[in-house]
Amino acid sequence: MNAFEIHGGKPLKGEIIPQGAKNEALQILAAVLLTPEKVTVSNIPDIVDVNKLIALLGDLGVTIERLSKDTYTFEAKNINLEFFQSQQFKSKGGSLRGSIMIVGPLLARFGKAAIPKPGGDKIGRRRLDTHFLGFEKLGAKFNYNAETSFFNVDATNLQGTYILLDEASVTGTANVVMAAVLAKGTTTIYNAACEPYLQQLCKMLNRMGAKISGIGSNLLTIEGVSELGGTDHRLLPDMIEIGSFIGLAAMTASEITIKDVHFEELGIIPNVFRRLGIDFERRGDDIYIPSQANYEIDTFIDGSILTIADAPWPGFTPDLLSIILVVATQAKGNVMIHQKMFESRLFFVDKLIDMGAQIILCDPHRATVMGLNKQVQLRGIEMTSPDIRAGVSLLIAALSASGTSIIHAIEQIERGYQDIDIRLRSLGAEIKRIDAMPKSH
Ligand SMILES: CC(=O)N[C@H]1[C@@H](OP(=O)(O)OP(=O)(O)OC[C@H]2O[C@@H](n3ccc(=O)[nH]c3=O)[C@H](O)[C@@H]2O)O[C@H](CO)[C@@H](O)[C@@H]1O
Ligand SMILES: C=C(OP(=O)(O)O)C(=O)O
Repeated sequence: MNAFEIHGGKPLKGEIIPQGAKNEALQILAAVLLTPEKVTVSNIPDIVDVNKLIALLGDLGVTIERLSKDTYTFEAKNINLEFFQSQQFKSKGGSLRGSIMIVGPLLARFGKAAIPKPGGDKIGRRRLDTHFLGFEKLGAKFNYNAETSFFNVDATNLQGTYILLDEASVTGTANVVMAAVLAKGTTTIYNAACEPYLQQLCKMLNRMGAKISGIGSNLLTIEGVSELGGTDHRLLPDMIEIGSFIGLAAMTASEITIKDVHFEELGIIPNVFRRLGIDFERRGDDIYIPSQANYEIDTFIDGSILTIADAPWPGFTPDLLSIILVVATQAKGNVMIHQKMFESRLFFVDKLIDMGAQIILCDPHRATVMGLNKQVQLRGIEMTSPDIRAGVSLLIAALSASGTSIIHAIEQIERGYQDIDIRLRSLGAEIKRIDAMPKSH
């Protein structure tokens, strides 16, 4: 079993280039199924979840060529719909959250699709109603077999219509958009999610011949077309990685430059880190974070304690709240972290408390952090990563802590962060991969 061993407490220094965005990659890769023509995608991160989806496309019959480390071409000319019945699909298809997004394109192009209940992080209930209610509105029929955890969807003729989404689901919106682009007539999707991932997807679909307007808003209008063609697409840098590196720099008092961040696409993210008191400069398209001995959490204008909560875009992404929480443990001041979307994503604070952090978990959604203002350093401990973002937060905590930490279950981290140990070592971190079992086993 792979684990990371970290000797913390040492400032880091240097430049880091963010990988391509994981969650965008999953949408874009699913969209290659919408055309028999070649689609070239660059800046693809070499991470477990993305590689699993690429393998799944290959199993479905997509011809895949790897042109360089991060650039692939995909040609979905001959799709093997029989694959849905295979045992292999039943076990592999559900192993990541992103696989659910093959349903929309397959439904649009072939009139049917199937998918095992998808995986992803165990961070609370993760329903799929938005996806299937959206398909149903377009005229599809679906059934869910609770015994086999398998969804089957059929639709010979998707018909454009008005859809008020159940909630602004990221993957749900992507799925319904991909189904609607080849439907007859006009589809209007209201309460659409509008993360940069989705904006990128819609722009790519338009380059393929789709007619989507309202991109970037929560009201999308899609005029159905009869076919789509090939295109080239480059993924944005991963905004969650960028946020993770800002947090890492602050917590370890490191001087770090994050390269080519596409600042305009980061929305409210830089501002939220600023409200924690973190100093940084925009230099061209880089973010420069100076080494900072201390940082002080802002209050609300009336002087009351700051709350940082997640919300659908352009609100603050839930995927960075765990990072914000860990960074707050060494800030001056107090903050309430409110994770509204997921109900089991804050339980990892137990490990931070073991390391010496001052946190009260008020309930599964809310934690109050009393910052230590770097007067007490966290202590290294042995711990297990429960999910991808908690994993990176624990990694940041370990890099700032005195002594040695061991983090188990690092596959949780590696499904979303490419070569993280190698990249951190190049900044001077003492991190190595070891073979170790968690103590409780
Ligand atoms: C592969 C992928 O892209 N995963 C991302 C995607 O997951 P995913 O698309 O699966 O997440 P959804 O946007 O569907 O919803 C996430 C959770 O938030 C809740 N919810 C959602 C919308 C809303 O307005 N109110 C609300 O409470 C949902 O009930 C669900 O529990 O979006 C999540 C929310 O940004 C991110 O954490 C995931 O990293
Ligand atoms: C929750 C996440 O991923 P997934 O939706 O793939 O589980 C994430 O990227 O933070």
